[in-house]
Amino acid sequence: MEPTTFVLFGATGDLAKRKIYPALYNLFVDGKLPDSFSLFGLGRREWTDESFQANVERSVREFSRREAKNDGSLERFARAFRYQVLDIGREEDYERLLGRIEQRERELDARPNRLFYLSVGPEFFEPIAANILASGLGSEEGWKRLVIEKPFGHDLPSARELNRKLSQTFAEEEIFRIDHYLGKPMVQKMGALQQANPVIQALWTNRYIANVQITASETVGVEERAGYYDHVGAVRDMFQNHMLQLLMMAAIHLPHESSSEQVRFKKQRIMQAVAPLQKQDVAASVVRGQYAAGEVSGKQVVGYLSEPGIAADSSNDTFIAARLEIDDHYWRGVPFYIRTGKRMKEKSTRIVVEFKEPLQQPSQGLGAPNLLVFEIGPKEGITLQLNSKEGDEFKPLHVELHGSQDDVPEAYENLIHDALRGDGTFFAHWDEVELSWQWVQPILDAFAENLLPLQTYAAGSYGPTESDALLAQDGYRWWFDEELETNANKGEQYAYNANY
Ligand SMILES: NC(=O)C1=CN([C@@H]2O[C@H](COP(=O)(O)OP(=O)(O)OC[C@H]3O[C@@H](n4cnc5c(N)ncnc54)[C@H](OP(=O)(O)O)[C@@H]3O)[C@@H](O)[C@H]2O)C=CC1
Ligand SMILES: O=C1O[C@H](COP(=O)(O)O)[C@@H](O)[C@H](O)[C@H]1O
Repeated sequence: MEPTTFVLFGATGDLAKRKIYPALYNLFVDGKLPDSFSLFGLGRREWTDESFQANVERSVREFSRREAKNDGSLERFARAFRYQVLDIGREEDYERLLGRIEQRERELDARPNRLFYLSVGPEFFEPIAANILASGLGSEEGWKRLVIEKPFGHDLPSARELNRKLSQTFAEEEIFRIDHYLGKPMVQKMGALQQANPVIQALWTNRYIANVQITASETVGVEERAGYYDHVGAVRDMFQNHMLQLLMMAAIHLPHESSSEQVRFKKQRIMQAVAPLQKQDVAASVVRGQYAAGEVSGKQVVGYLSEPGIAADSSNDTFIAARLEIDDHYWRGVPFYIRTGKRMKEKSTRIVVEFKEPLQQPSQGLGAPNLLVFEIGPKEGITLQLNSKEGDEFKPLHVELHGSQDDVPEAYENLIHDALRGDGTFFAHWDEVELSWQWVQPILDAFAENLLPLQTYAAGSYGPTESDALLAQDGYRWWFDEELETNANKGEQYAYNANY
């Protein structure tokens, strides 16, 4: 990997502490950082290089998936870190930063390749990009890259405006928009599983697949993020980005050899083919909900409206479910159901592919449908539900594939490593982001105009029962963790480990 200077805005913040430093440390342990690597942390706090390094070490000890060894490696890792006080709006701070970076690059005899990571609020993206340009921080002699966190806009017009401004400083191939769901190892494998396995490839069409169910349920509530969450809700926080990215990755068909551009093109084609919604039709395809008090994992929890910092009359959504159709020759007629919510019964991100009934046979008595389940988190694995016979009765049998759960890299490790290598495959490209907002915009409009009732659901449930109707109208139902486990627990389970 080429020498890199990692310039981190928001180095004193929560994301840096919990995700970025631990990810960088694990890359360091795996030998996946460039040989010549320096990091400049930026923030308004009056930290020094030494106090910054101590903070980085603390965050690795607290949050790294791997325990930091007492062999000096953590200290060696932290030695590459420098800190500089910088106020985002103060031009002279960028000039001082440039001086320090150039000096460090000279010491290391390193080309000026600079990766700017914006771990700050979205209101700062544009002024930072403009100051990078004005100060000359993006040197002509090396490459420059911009890594940005979500949210990318608040709606379609604001996302377009943000993109217009960023593209005055950075070209599209220099912008790496993080969607951490694309960094999850199982999501990264989905395209390859379909691409490299004729058995999956052959089945991946409307000929055999009845419906696809994509769920990201969480047990946590709004936590300490009321100020942010009460303005965005589940639709902007999860649906427009993570859930639609999962849809694209589930529906993708990749050629044998596929470049980052092809992945991007295929995803764009999928989003273009998603049948658009009109705002007056939203109520037929979308369910929105808000959690009430209830019991989660054996503990009583308050309802959303009683959470600290939430407006007492808030009509914000903490749950959203939708029915979509991809109108192309692979998927025409196959409904995709998506749901995500907070304070639900379990923490689970999964894609369930339900196959059609056996050909030329009546369904009665033939057991359950075949299901292919991609478990994305918190545990990852793949389960295939088949039917077998016990005596006279057909019974489901689960074939489970799961690698070691202990050494799975975190999403941020994969994504930061890709950004350092300049590989944009698993980042959200502008076309996808724009098309996602375009699809979601009528939903936002329908919410704003009260065209869709806000349902309530008890914390600890599977969300509002109204979301069942989205599937029932097509003759289907959600597949629940409990059921899959119950079947497996009956003893008809073959499990073996596979290092896929
Ligand atoms: N935390 C998380 O889990 C996630 C966060 N994100 C996104 O990541 C970004 C950062 O989030 P998070 O770390 O939680 O936020 P925090 O509020 O914890 O940190 C914000 C950072 O921004 C810096 N900052 C704020 N104003 C200025 C300024 N005027 N000049 C210089 N630095 C400034 C702060 O530094 P200082 O106080 O020293 O000035 C601090 O380091 C946001 O866009 C968020 O949406 C995305 C996914 C998850
Ligand atoms: O981006 C976000 O994701 C988390 C859920 O992520 P996961 O990796 O734990 O599934 C969600 O809690 C948060 O509200 C959202 O901003």
